[in-house]
Amino acid sequence: MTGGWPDHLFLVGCGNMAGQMLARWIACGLDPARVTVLRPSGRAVADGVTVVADYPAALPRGTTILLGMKPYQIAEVARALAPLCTADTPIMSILAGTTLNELRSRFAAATDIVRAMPNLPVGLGQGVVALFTDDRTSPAARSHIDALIAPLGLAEWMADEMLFNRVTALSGCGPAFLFRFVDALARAGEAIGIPADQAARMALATVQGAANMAAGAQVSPAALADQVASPGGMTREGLNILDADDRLLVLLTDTLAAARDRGEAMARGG
Ligand SMILES: NC(=O)C1=CN([C@@H]2O[C@H](COP(=O)(O)OP(=O)(O)OC[C@H]3O[C@@H](n4cnc5c(N)ncnc54)[C@H](O)[C@@H]3O)[C@@H](O)[C@H]2O)C=CC1
Ligand SMILES: O=C(O)[C@@H]1CCC=N1
Repeated sequence: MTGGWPDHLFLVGCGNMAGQMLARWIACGLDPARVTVLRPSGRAVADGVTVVADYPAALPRGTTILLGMKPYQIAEVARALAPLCTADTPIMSILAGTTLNELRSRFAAATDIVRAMPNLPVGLGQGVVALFTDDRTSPAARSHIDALIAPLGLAEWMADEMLFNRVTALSGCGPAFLFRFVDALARAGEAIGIPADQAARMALATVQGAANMAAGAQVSPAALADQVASPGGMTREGLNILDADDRLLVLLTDTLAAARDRGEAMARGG
């Protein structure tokens, strides 16, 4: 490791998610010459990054692996990659619903294996990354992963792997739920008569400003909502709709539970 970066980073898959991570690392100083991406298309990733369409005969000394392909590809990938791994090859997996036990059984020679669950805003350094490992992973490897994740945003180690599908539902999938919310806010504005393009711009700017304000506030988002709502005013009438029978809370709880359950089914091989 040099300056917090691995001597070499080997990415298996570099699509939407791993691509955002890599873009942020390079923006923060990772030398692209230290990066190899394996992707079947062989398509270029970024200036200076080596792209290969097949596995090399060996990995350079000091390689950290990032598993960034789709979860169902783990068997095929492990068959080719596991023989290249040694006890000194840290592996970080972002595969949803793929347990640490499964990773350990597929990469038996590796000692340091960490599950990470990022979300797309890591590309801006404003992401959330949940992390989990077990006692076999060394403290030095944990520190190495901490240093690698730090430029991506908020990092949270989970005490129990049981939580992993739950936090994946909240923060891993969360950007999609928020994008839906922004879209619905804009379309609701349009439905009450605001021109569509203005509704879209104003919905997005409102969500952005409100999120930034909540992030810097001394009080909770729930208290901030009450600050917007003047007694007897317009906001209270709107909140009464969202709050009736805990409508929004129930909707979001059902949403997260469905995503969590899918992660658990994937972990069972579904
Ligand atoms: N998209 C998201 O917001 C998040 C995704 N993830 C996880 O990230 C992983 C990738 O998801 P996305 O980036 O969304 O998918 P994607 O489809 O954009 O990227 C998949 C990548 O895998 C590569 N690939 C395809 N076949 C391969 C093979 N046989 N061997 C090696 N690489 C292969 C593709 O070239 C592509 O670069 C998944 O495991 C997912 O659970 C985790 C958190 C958030
Ligand atoms: O949809 C998925 O399975 C992945 C996990 C979190 C976001 N995308």
